[in-house]
Amino acid sequence: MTAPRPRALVRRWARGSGPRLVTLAAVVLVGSAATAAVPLLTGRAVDLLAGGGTVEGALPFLAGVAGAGGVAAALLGLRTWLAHRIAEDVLAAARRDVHSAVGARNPLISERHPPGSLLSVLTVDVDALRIACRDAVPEIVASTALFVWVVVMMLVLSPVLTAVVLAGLPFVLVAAVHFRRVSGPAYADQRRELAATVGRLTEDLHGARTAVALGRDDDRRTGLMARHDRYLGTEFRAMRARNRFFPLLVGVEGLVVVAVICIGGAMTITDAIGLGIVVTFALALGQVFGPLRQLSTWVDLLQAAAAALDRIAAVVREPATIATPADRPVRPLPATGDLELDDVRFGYTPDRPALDGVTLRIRAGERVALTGATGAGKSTVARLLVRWADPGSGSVRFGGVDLRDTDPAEIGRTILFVPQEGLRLPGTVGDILRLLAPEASGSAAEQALREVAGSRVHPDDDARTLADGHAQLVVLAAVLLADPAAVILDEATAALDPDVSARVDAALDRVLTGRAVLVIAHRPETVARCDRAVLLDRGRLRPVPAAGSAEQ
Ligand SMILES: Nc1ncnc2c1ncn2[C@@H]1O[C@H](COP(=O)(O)OP(=O)(O)OP(=O)(O)O)[C@@H](O)[C@H]1O
Repeated sequence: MTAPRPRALVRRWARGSGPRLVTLAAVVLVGSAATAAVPLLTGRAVDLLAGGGTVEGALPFLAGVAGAGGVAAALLGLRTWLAHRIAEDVLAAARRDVHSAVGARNPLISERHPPGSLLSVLTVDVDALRIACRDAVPEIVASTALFVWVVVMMLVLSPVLTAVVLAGLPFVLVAAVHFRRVSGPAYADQRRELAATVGRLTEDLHGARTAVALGRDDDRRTGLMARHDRYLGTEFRAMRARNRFFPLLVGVEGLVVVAVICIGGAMTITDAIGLGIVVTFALALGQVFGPLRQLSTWVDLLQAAAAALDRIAAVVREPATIATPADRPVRPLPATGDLELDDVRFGYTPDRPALDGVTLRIRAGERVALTGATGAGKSTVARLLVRWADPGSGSVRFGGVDLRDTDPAEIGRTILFVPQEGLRLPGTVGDILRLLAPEASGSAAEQALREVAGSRVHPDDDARTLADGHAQLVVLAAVLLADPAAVILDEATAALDPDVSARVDAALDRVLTGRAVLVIAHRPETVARCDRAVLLDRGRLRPVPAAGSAEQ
C-alpha cells in the first residue's frame, strides 16, 4: 500500500464532512451575492432620489439594502459555524492519524523523530492546519465568490467604469505575485523555525538540569537565544515583504477610486450613466480591494498550513513497523505456551542487521537470562517478543502462534514487557496497576502492591517520580495482578540499594514462577537465579563462556 500524499490526507480527513461542505459552498455563494447586492440596491435608491423620486418610492430599495445586509450577516454566522465544525472534524481525524502513527502501528517511531518534534506536530502543526481550514480557506473562497459577483454586476452596469476598475488590478496582481514569491519562503522558514523552537524548548526542559549540573547553563541559554534570533530573522523578512506590498495596494486603490469618481462623474454629466451607478461602483470598490488587504494574513495562514501538513504527513506516512495483513485470520493466543524466536533477522535500517538469525525457545515455566555487551541486540529481542516491530525474516511465536497472526492487544495482555525504568506513565501507582490489570479490584491491587513492595510504595504515589527499583516493584505487582503467561524483564542497570535489590529479587522469584520468562540480565546474581543463560553477540546467539573463563 503506498502512503497517501499530503493533499490526499486532507481529502481523507474531510471525507466525513461532505454534506457540511456542500452546505458551506451554498452558504458562501448566497452570502456573497447578498453582500454584492447592498451597493447595487443603494445605487438604485440614489438614482431614484436623484431623479426626483420620493423617499416612499425608494423604500423598496432601502428595505432591500437592509434585507440583503441582514441575510449576508446571518449567512456569515452560519458560514463561521460550519467552517468551525468542519475544521474541528478535520483536526480530530488528523490527530487520530498522528496518534495511530505514533502508537500501535509504529511503537518505535519516537526513536526516529525527536520527542520535541512529535510534540510540535501534535500541537503547533495540527493547530496551523485547523486555523487554515477554519479561517483562511472559507475567507478566500468567500472573497473570490464576492469578487466574481461584483465584477459581473459592474460589467452589467457600466463596462467603461469596470474597465477603469480592472485597469488597476494588473498592478495589484504583479505586486501580489512578487509578495507571494518573497513572503512564501519567509513564512515557510518562519514556521519551520517556530516548530524547531518548540521542539528545542521541549527537549531543553528535559536537559535543563543536566546543563546546570555540568555548569553549561550559559551555553544552553545562548543556544536557545540563537534559535530565537533565527526565528526573529524570518519574521523580519516576512515583515519587509508586507511593508512593500500594502502601501502599493492602498495607493492603487486610492487611484482607482479617484478615477472612478472623475470618469463616472463626467459620464453622469453627459447622462451616459446615472449617479447611482457611480455610488454603486464607489461602494463596491471596497468589496474588491478589502479582501486583498487580508492577503498577508491568508498567505501566512496557508503557508503555515502547507508546511504543517508536510510535517504531519511525514509522521502519518511513516511505514508501519507492524502490520497485520487483512487476509490473515486472527488467531487467539493460548493461556500458556513457549515463547520462541525462529531464525529471526531484523534491522532498524536495511544495511545493518541488529539480529542475524536468532533462534531461541523459552519454555513455559522456564526463566532464561539474556546477556551481552551494549549494542548486542538484547533490547531488540525484547521488542520483537512483544511485537513492537516485526522481524525481516523468520518468526516470533507464542504457544505456536505467530505474533503477526494475533490481535496486538492480546499480545500486550499475554506477554508483559517490563522496561528497566518501570512504566513511567502519567498518573499514580494505582493508575498504572489499573491500566495493566483493569479487571483487578482496588483491594486486590493494594494487596498485590503490599505483597511485592511492602510499605515502600503506596497506590497514591506519583508513578513518574518513583526510584527505578520502586518502579520495578510496581510493575512486578502488576504482573502478579495481570497474570501474564510470559514476562520480558529488562533488569535495571542502575545500582539499587541492597535493601531494594533484595526486595526486587524476592519479588521476581515470587512473581515470575510458572511463566515463560526472559530476563535481560546485567548482574551475575540475576543470571545465577535463572534456569539457563544465553549470550547475544552482535546480533547472534553464542554459547555462554564457562564461569571463570577469560572471555566471561
Ligand atoms: N531505534 C533504533 N534505530 C536504529 N538503530 C537502533 C535502534 N535501536 C537500536 N539500534 C541499534 O541496534 C543494535 C542493537 O541495539 P540494542 O538496543 O538492541 O542493543 P542492547 O544489547 O539492548 O544494548 P544496551 O544494553 O546498550 O541496551 C545497536 O547497533 C543499536 O545501535
